[in-house]
Amino acid sequence: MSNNTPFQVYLRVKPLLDNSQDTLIQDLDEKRIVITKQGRNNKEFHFDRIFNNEHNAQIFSEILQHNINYFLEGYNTTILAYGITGSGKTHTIFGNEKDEGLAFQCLNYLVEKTRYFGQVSFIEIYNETIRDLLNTNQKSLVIMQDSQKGQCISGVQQMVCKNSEEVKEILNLGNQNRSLAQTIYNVSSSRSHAVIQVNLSYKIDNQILTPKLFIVDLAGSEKVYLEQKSKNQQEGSNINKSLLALSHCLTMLSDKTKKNQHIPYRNSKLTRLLQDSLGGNTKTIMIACVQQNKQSYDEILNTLTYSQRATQIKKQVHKEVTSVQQNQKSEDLSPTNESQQLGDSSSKSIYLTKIYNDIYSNVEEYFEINNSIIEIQSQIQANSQKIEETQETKQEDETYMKLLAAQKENQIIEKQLQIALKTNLQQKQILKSLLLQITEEQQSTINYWKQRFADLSKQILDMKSDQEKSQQELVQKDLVIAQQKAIIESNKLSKNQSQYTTSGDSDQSYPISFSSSTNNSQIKKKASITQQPAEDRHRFANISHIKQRLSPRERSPTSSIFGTSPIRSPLKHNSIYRNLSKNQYNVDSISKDDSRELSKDLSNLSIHKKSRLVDPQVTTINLYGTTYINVIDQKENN
Ligand SMILES: Nc1ncnc2c1ncn2[C@@H]1O[C@H](COP(=O)(O)OP(=O)(O)OP(=O)(O)O)[C@@H](O)[C@H]1O
Repeated sequence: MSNNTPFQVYLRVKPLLDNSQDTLIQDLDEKRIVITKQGRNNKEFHFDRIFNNEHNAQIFSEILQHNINYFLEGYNTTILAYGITGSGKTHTIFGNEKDEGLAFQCLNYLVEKTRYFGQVSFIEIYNETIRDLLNTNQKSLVIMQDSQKGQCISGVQQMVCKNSEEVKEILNLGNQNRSLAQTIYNVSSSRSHAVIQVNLSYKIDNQILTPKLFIVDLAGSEKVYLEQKSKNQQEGSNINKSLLALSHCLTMLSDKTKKNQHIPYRNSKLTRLLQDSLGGNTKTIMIACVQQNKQSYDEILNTLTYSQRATQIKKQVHKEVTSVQQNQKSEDLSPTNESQQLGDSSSKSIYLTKIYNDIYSNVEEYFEINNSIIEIQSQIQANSQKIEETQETKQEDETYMKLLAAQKENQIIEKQLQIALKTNLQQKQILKSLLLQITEEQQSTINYWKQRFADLSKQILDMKSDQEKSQQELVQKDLVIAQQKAIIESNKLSKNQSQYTTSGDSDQSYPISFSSSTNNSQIKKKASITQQPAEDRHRFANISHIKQRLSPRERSPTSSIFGTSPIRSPLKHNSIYRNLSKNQYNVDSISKDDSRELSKDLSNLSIHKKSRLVDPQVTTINLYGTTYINVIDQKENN
């Protein structure tokens, strides 16, 4: 079968690999397919040729071989594999070891057929970025408009194949790099367009022929890309952009009513690269790939509708010829020169076509740039709107509102803090003045009580000295009485001149020493009392001690009242300290209990005395309700 039309559309139906799946194909032959779905009308489509179970080699020989022959004659040729993911596009273009794809079939045929085999490049378009699959060092490639070559990729790696092994090597290298890139960028083959380009350049009859062959494995055409979000949204839109641009270009090319209108090839990298191969001087072969499982009905329907429309594309193609002279020195080209040089009507026609193409290209470029400007302007406008919206949104944004609320709250809190600090300061001052007042009052109270204490102390001292005076007076009187009594007694004794002896009584004598020099200085004798009524002896003893107490003040003031020195002042029992170890008493620090103890001792003493067991070293006397005591140190006494 040989189809020589400039735009050929073929259908390849992928065989059901899993027999358990239901097919949507109602009817299928070499040119006609009918698909069915429950609840919908059957859909019928017609193609130049429909393949189902054929191998790639068969497809090549049936529909591509003669096209490659045309390519060798100088016609630009483009082979597109179109369809949704999994429909068999990659299988069709690259195949496998058992069934080599159409790319290998074409290149291998070129190698076998002619020695004029050209240069091969292998690129991938992903997210509107061109990657060189034969030279991974090249990061991103750019499409340039060359006055001689037309649309071309600047800096792309081009390799020459001399045999089928080298063809395989190139294809394998490209596919390996594609897989590697897909792994690195986490991209599946369905999201990128793989493009093999072959540039031929050969001379026939004073003519240089420069045809281009494109073999393209397109990205999956399903609308799922449109629905992808976030990062994939851009990726999807880019893929969609390329496919939409391709679809748009093909639709315009197929529309007879819109002849000679501007075709927007520049809308995507893919259409720009294929610009010369789609609308211009090119034979285009589209192989639409479809699955036949019922689940993919809608996508398959889209593919069939789209590719059927492409069959309407009608265009005139001619050989891509560049004259030797033109190639050598393009500046010399002018209608006259060119006509003269070419010298025949055919050459004139080629020359005019080229001029027309250049003019058309320039006009096209102008419109495209104009469109781009309009697009950019609308983009700026849209962005401005977005900025405004963003600002509005920002204000409505919950977090922003929270932030504002927090800021307001902060301001209120700061004000409160300032007020609190001020109040605190005022309170501090008030407190300070209050404390000052209190201190002053306290001071005056303290002063008052100090003064009062001083007055009372003075009163007490006065009273004490008064008391001492009166007591001294009383003692003096008692002494006088005692002296008078002693005189009377001595008189009585001397009168009676009698001696007393006692039996059973203690022979202990009481040494009485009258050392006072105040009132009885003349009486200085040592009396030895052996026989005396107990009561009187007791009285005597007491008196003697009183005398000792009232002994001269010249005695050392530091001498202990409990030592050998007699007590300097009369002692009140309630002001006597009891030294338990020495059985002594001290002044000024006796407790009530000691006082009671002392009273008890004193009463015992009187009992002892009655039974003549009285301690001779302890003597007491009771004068005017006050008990006096004297303790004589044994050492001293001895
Ligand atoms: N005609 C066929 N005969 C046998 N197996 C096929 C055929 N077409 C496709 N396949 C198999 O189906 C699977 C998917 O095919 P393929 O990868 O070519 O789909 P695709 O359209 O290129 O998908 P993607 O867009 O994801 O790259 C592969 O395993 C492939 O070998």
